[in-house]
Amino acid sequence: MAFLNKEIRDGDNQDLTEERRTATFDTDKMAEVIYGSEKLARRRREISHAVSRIPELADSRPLPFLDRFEKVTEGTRKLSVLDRHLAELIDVNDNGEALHLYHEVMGMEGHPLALHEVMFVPALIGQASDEQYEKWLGRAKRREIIGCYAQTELGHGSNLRKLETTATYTPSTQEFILHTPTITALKWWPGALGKSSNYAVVVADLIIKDKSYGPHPFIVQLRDEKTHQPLPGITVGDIGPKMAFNGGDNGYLGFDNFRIPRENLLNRHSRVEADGTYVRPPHAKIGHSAMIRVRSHMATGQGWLLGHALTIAIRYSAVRIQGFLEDKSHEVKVLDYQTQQHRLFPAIARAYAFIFCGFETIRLYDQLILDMNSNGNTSGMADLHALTSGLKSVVTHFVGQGIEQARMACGGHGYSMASYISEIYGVAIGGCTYEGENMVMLLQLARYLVKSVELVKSGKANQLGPMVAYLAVADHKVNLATGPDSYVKMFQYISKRQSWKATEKFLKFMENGDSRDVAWNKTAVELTRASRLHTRLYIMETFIRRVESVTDIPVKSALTDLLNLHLNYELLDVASYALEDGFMSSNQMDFIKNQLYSSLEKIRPNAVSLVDSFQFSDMQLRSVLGRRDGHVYQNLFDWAKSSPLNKTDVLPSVTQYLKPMMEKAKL
Ligand SMILES: CCCCCCCCCCCCCCCC(=O)SCCNC(=O)CCNC(=O)[C@H](O)C(C)(C)COP(=O)(O)OP(=O)(O)OC[C@H]1O[C@@H](n2cnc3c(N)ncnc32)[C@H](O)[C@@H]1OP(=O)(O)O
Ligand SMILES: Cc1cc2nc3c(=O)[nH]c(=O)nc-3n(C[C@H](O)[C@H](O)[C@H](O)COP(=O)(O)OP(=O)(O)OC[C@H]3O[C@@H](n4cnc5c(N)ncnc54)[C@H](O)[C@@H]3O)c2cc1C
Repeated sequence: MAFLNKEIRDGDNQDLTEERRTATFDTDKMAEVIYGSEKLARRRREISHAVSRIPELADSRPLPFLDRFEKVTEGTRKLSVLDRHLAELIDVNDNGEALHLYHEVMGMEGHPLALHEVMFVPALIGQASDEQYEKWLGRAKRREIIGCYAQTELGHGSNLRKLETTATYTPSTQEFILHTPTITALKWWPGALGKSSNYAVVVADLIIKDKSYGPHPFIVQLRDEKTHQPLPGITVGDIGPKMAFNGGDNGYLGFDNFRIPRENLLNRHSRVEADGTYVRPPHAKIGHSAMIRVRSHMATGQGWLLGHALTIAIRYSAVRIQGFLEDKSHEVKVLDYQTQQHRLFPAIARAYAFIFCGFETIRLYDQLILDMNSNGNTSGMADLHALTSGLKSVVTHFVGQGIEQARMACGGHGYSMASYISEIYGVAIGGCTYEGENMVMLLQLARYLVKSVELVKSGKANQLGPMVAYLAVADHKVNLATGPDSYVKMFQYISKRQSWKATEKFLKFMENGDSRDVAWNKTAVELTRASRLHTRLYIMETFIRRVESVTDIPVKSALTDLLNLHLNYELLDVASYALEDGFMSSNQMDFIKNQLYSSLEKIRPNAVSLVDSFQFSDMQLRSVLGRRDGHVYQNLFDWAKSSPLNKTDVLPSVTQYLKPMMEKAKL
């Protein structure tokens, strides 16, 4: 008999097999929706399979047992093996295939090429001129040189306008002099900077004839290409262990009057002429495009991270038997408890929602770069900046929460590194900070919302972009029983009301004499609330659009259950905004709750198949608890036995310290 969930194999844990048999949809077809195409979903499986046949690509030991030095070495070893097999494993021009291969083999703990691919090459593509492409882009793409993105400093990260590293132009030699004037000006945090990269895109304050022109990107050689020694005038090193990413060498970097030629300012959009004349870019923030790129990709990447944690937690919850329901002679799967479902299923819906809306922002970013590079059209930048600022903040926050719930849903074993959930958590919540601290980025979106409300107030609602058009729409009572659109309308009402209230509050402070910045700060919490609501509304709308576009009926039906859960869960979470002015009734509140609970029951038979559909291989998951075969207890015992502490029965520390203490106590 053919099963819709292809994960079933002879010898797997029976409880998990039983779950897979109840799937109402084909998990291969669901994977096509998750990864955007039949081809990529299929290629992912083929690549994972091909990787599993190359033993050198496997982790040489479970990563949790490695120390930092070993992790960095292991990552670099695998990169070099991968380099030999690259062309046979993937179409190297296909980003989706490459991303999957790296996730599969390199995992998530960091490696020397992480920032090269994610920011260094994209910064060149977005910021370098054609002549600079000629000189560096080919070399970078062939990996003759390895680069990173060095912007953040010890003393400043969020406030880019106050970066202290200077790049002072000297017309006599046509050079920029890079300098680190204070300890706080040291570059600090850039991934792969400490030990791996020999080049960097460095963001420094451009100074011409004593005038500051603000942060600009420069390409800078840091290390000798033959010896890999730092060049004279460069101080560079690793910043030490972190919550996660410990296979990566986030670094520090200082310059002592280090000279680079005039051509090293990335000058597709702004230039310095030989005589020191500055040519402005078409958009003041165009130099930030590498950041917008990462932010555009983050919703999808974070959705996958949440998917990892949920795959582990849901599979385990189907295997973990504890406690009773009706039949007191058989304990039940913990997945049967409503609290367990409520803890995990809304997070599955969010993982899907984040992945879907991430695809939209990636498309918008690609279009922006096309427009900018072909005809200097930067008109999409402000919208995309506002959107991705909100999205990266909301998504990373919820992903962190969702992963933590997944850990707790695994009880004690979730706390063990065998689950790998703590590693996933550490990696994911890095996203709350990198690419713009979440509060700071929510406030960026709030600027856009406040300006939009001001447009409506001044009678210019026709100038609103489609994403904020709802801010001008009149309120109408909503009948939630009519389907997803009514939920959108209710959410629009809530989001609109908060944007208006926050704006009015802000304007009132100014009317009463506060400066714009002080009034802004006094309203900041309300403003961030408006940003979150606006972003959640956008996520909800993209989720609805995506589900509507699915053609496979069983897949669409399973996704509709997830969508309904999402709509009710989200609305319930923000209902107080609409209850406080009576726009939502307590009857509607009860309706939402009842819908939510019945969604949990509907999803229950598909829960395992919904996470199996992410099709993360065991290698990629790196979780003993979440393996496909579900033999949790045997796998955990084998893993524990392989702990280095168990190599001997009596540890030297016991002989040296513990035993003498015990002996002394006997005297
Ligand atoms: C395949 C790939 C997968 C990858 C996916 C997975 C990744 C997994 C790997 C992990 C890898 C980690 C990689 C970490 C790499 C770093 O973390 S790199 C460092 C990142 N650093 C930051 O993000 C710093 C955050 N700070 C900022 O961006 C800026 O300082 C701020 C907060 C936007 C403020 O900038 P500002 O110049 O002071 O601007 P401000 O006065 O606030 O605003 C002026 C105007 O400019 C506008 N503006 C500001 N920025 C922009 C912009 N970018 N665009 C358009 N307009 C803008 C504002 O909207 C505002 O407009 P108006 O309201 O006036 O109309
Ligand atoms: C894993 C990781 C990888 C990284 N990789 C790189 C990299 O490759 N390259 C690179 O250049 N950098 C990198 N960074 C640095 C990162 O981009 C910054 O740490 C980040 O932008 C936050 O800036 P900050 O550290 O200055 O935080 P701060 O701004 O100092 O944040 C501290 C607190 O101040 C608050 N705050 C700050 N400004 C405001 C404001 N205007 N209004 C309200 N509240 C405010 C914040 O909300 C936060 O609560 C990385 C960081 C991490 C954690």
